[in-house]
Amino acid sequence: MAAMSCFSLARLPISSTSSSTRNFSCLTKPHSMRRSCKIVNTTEKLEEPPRRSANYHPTIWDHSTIQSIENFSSLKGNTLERRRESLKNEVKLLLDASDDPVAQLQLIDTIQRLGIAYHFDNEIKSILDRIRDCHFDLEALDCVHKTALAFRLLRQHGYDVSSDVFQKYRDSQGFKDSLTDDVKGLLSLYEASFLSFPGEQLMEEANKFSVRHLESLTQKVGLDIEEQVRHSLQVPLHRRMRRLEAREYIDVYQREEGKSSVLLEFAKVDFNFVQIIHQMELKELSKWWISLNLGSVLSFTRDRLVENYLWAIGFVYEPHMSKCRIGITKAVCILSVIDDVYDIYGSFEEVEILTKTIKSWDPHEMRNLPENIKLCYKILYNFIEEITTCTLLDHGCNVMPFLKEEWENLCGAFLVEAKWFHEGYTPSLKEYLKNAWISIGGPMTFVFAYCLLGHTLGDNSLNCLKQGFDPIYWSSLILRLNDDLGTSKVEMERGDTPKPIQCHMRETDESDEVSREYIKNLVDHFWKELNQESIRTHLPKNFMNLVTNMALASHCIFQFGDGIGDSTGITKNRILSLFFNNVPLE
Ligand SMILES: CC(C)=CCC/C(C)=C/CC/C(C)=C/COP(=O)(O)OP(=O)(O)O
Repeated sequence: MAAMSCFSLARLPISSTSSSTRNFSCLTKPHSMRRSCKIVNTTEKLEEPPRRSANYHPTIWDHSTIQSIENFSSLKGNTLERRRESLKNEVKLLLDASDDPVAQLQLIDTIQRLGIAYHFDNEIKSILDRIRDCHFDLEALDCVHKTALAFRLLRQHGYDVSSDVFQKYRDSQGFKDSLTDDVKGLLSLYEASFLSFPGEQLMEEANKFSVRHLESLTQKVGLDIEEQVRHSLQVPLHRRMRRLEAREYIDVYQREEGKSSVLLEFAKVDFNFVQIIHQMELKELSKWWISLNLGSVLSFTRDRLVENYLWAIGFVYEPHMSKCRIGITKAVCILSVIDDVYDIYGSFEEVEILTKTIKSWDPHEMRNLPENIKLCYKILYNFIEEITTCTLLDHGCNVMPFLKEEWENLCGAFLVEAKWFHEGYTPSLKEYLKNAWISIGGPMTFVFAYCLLGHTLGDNSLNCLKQGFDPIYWSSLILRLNDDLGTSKVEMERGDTPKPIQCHMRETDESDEVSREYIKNLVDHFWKELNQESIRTHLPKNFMNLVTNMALASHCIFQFGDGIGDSTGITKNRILSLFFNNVPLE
């Protein structure tokens, strides 16, 4: 066990708002305004600089309502749980029942979409291993739907399948015209094309071909298929947030003619069971959020506990992952608060001091800072202490140096952006991305998640994580660009560091629209890199799933703009359907 003396486990007291803090006014300034303030001397408080505000709307969730959610602590052994166990056994029998590989793949696909695959990890792995070991001949399959389904599922689970399996559906002109009447096949081909690797021309062609024909469907295919096509063209399966997909697919599957009533009932019961666990976690998180005494900070920052919990659900929703989910929600909450200090509230001098404090981890460094910025630091410090203690107790290893290092890197990257803004500097896109994949918080989030995942950790575990960093890099870039595509319009109006669209416009003289398209294409490219790394990586499979999940959660959160900054629209509806409204059982 690491020696306790090598780090301090003392928490910093979080005192209530001082009177000087209450005097801060949050003025909205024109976006051309540059933050400035002078340090009077090293021992006196800084002069009060002009403050900016992002005018974030207050939280739309009421903590007393969250606290009043019925207490389900007696969940174990109740009717819902007993029904869930018995249905689970029935679904296991379904998975064992067939010898037909295509039928098994179809079943796995349905189980995944219904959000219940986590119960059958071992069964799914042995079916897929068997399919691979028997040299299941993908090239002998007789329709593009089956080939594409097998290709997609095998690649998704880390099996290296060649895209040449699609060659048989091509002639000298490209994909055969005869495929255009087969809507199910086109849709499967389209979904499979999102599992491609960099440089796979054939998959690029598959994507263009299927998109072209799905967009211009002329034949009558029925409302449900039309709706599925529309939804897939908006967000392909491989990029959908799993829990949200489960909730939506339960409704779609319910209408399917050949559905299995056992599968359907299990999906519904399991959804409701897991939702109760999520509600209990939200209650715990809400208590934590209130205990932080954030009154003096909420005037400038995002008050988004429940929305940040949605991030965490996108990351990992399985019921046995509570610790990880709760830790990640806290990390994202603290990240947003500190990001808002750097981006909105703090003067450049203040954020320089904050960065120094976070590098030295010496609270005395920040004696000149206003109380509300000090509070943000204390909350971070205490959080790191909390996770360190938890990991020390669970695994006997000291992760504090790793956690601190991630925050030093993160705040270092925030400072680079603040400096660019302060100096009115527009970086090249390359320079921007070199910093921005860190400043989005992906690497920090993963290191925290790794500590909380529940697998065995040793002193060397986090070094291994550093060696296998490629997937984290690509996933963080996807998160970063999706965030910028969703938020940059408002951020630029408010005044912020130039975002990739502006960097590209400046470099190329292209329009906003063309630059936006360019950034979207970059996202597609980064996905191909991530797909390839998921197959090459030596990271544990459950961790690799989280890495992919972060990228796809970002598509959901920023699908219609800044789903967190303004959470009153689609984000609110998603939160209601995932956390507060259960699935009606017949
Ligand atoms: C699935 C999962 C757990 C994901 C967590 C991912 C994560 C680290 C999200 C960051 C969210 C966040 C507060 C970004 C800053 O927003 P911003 O738009 O203000 O960023 P900017 O200031 O850098 O532009």
